Amino acid sequence: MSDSRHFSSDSETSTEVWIRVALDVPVEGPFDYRGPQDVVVGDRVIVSFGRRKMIGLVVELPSTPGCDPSLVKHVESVLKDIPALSASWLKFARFAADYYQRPLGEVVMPALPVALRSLSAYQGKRSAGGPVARLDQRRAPKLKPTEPSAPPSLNDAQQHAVQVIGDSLGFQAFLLYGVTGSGKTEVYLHAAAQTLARGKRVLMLVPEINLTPQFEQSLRARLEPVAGVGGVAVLHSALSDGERLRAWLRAQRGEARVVLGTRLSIFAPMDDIGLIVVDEEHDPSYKQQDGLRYSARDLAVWRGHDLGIPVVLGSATPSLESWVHAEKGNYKRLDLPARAREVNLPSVRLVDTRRLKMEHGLSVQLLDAMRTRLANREQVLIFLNRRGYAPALHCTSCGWVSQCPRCTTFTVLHRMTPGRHQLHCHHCGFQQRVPQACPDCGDQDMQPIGRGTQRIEEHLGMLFPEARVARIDADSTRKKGSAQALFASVHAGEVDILVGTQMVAKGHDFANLGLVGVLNADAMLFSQDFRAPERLFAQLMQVAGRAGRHTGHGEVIVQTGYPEQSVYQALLKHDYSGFARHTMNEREAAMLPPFSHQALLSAEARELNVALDFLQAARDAAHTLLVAQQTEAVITLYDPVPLRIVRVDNMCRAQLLVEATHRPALQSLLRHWMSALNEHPDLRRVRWQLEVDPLEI
Ligand SMILES: Nc1ncnc2c1ncn2[C@@H]1O[C@H](COP(=O)(O)OP(=O)(O)OP(=O)(O)O)[C@@H](O)[C@H]1O
Ligand SMILES: [Zn+2]
Repeated sequence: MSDSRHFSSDSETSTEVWIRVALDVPVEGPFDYRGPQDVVVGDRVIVSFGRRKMIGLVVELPSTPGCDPSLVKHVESVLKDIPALSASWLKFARFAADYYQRPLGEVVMPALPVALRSLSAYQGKRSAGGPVARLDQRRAPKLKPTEPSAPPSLNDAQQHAVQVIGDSLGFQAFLLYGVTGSGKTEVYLHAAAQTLARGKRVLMLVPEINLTPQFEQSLRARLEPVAGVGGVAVLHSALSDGERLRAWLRAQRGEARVVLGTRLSIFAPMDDIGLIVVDEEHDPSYKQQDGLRYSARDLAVWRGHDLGIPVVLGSATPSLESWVHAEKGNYKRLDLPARAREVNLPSVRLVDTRRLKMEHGLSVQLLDAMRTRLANREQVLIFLNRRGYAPALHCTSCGWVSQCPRCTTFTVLHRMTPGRHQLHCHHCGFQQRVPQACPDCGDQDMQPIGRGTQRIEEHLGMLFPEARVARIDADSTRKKGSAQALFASVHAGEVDILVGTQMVAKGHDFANLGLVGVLNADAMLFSQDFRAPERLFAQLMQVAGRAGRHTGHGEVIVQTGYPEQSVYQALLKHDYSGFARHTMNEREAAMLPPFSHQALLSAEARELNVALDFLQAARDAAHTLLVAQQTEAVITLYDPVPLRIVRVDNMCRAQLLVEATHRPALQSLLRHWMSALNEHPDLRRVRWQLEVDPLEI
């Protein structure tokens, strides 16, 4: 270590050092301070920033400050209540910040539990030594040794997969491509046990909704015999701040040898990881939709690469990105071609709704099949990806339609308590009582248009009065724990008909579910987003995969007005690879991702023109950079365009797409472009943000 970074301050006799601190502020940092010699990189410090005091993370001890030394302030204090975050963790965070073009502080600070980054936890009479000390004084909740459970013996395909993963030395990304019900979970568990037995730790990511107490329980039961009691820590967004802090500390202190969590756990503070698993790797919930818009799946691959360890991405319907990596040989594909319980995949039927008279949106075919299954004491799942009672309300005499005053969208009719309805905007949260009469003509005959899950639930209650009907969607699961309670009652056989949105589509291993009915899937067919067919197909395959998992006599009925569409034709044959090949060819011909790389600059302002003008100026600035860097041949700048739903919460939105055939060229452009936009005074009048690898266009 060079001595030059120590200096004697004029006023004090002690030796101090320069400290570079990352703060969660939207300004490019990090920021320089001075402080005591015992500070190390990875410590947290309390500093004053502008008029505020805040907690930041020490990311560097530079030999000289980046500005006039006489202006550099002292840190207020150094927090030593947790071990310093490691160099390898910081390297990972730095990569994420660079790649997604955000200040480092916006990556590292939100990755910490709230208590470790909020000043109030350290100040005031009741702070008592800070949140960590307080937590350590409290008695930890009793760790129950879970009843160990014996694994089933693996089939050949599972065994092969586990062995290949175990044999891999150093970094290797695996795509575990296994049909629905093929037993991917068993492969993860065996690979995890293998890793633990070698003294390494395991990070396992799952989509939020799949992290049920049942799954957690079975994971503990299987892995605690190897990881030790309490060796599994769980991190997800429904935890209280205290629970989250406790789990995070267990990971950082090395007590937890397995971390199971959702998206954000990719930033878990562990170093000696030997395996990273990403279950349902295609799931859109791995993408953070605000702030640092990262893909936890993509970061998992980078982290695994950096640590030199295997990464397992599992899915029955892999993202096209991962599929193409496997085709090119970058990822190694491991196939589980059949269901683990040696049962058939469900049969799929398309019901052409153009020629049918429907009863409350349900075809005779579907209703008949439901009757048969219910008589047979099997469960039925009705999938409709639209919550609420009806997508809109309209006046039958003048044609008025319920519209959000703040957005260019319809407000959705919701049934609150029986008989009472409200109109809700799903974009800005606006809510109002249903008007007594049409606001335009005064007529009282207003009718719902279309159907959402609530209305279907109501119809089914009337059509099948004997059946127990339950609904799982964002509305019915708002209260903490309610989703888990609902799923538990389905598993316990207390529900005959389950109505649900995509929340019910994935992951769940329903033992007694015989029939899946899909309503209104066509809504996603004609989206402008080039990924819409891929998303629709994945969703349909996943929801179809819930049928007949244990019996093998499952059936899926899809109501559609477009049965000839390739999405449905591929679904009939459970033909993921055919669909992927077809889609891949289309993408390659159009040079769309994964054959090119995209970034999306979006802007919003009160007036659409202001947003569009900003994007046009930003486009001009990017063009200048392209010319200077001579990268016009590999980077395309599209014209700024308004979003389809142009106004949300009274802000008008527009976007500008950048597409490149060469990723490093794109990254370099984005770096220079962002600093140009940050510094340009004319370009500060709108709210804007950049998204790298956007999932939705
Ligand atoms: N080797 C095995 N022998 C018998 N049953 C097995 C075996 N492996 C897994 N199973 C069972 O098969 C069922 C499906 O397994 P699992 O839920 O892991 O499938 P999956 O591949 O994750 O499916 P999906 O992609 O649909 O979520 C479970 O009930 C599981 O207990
Ligand atoms: Zn609105």
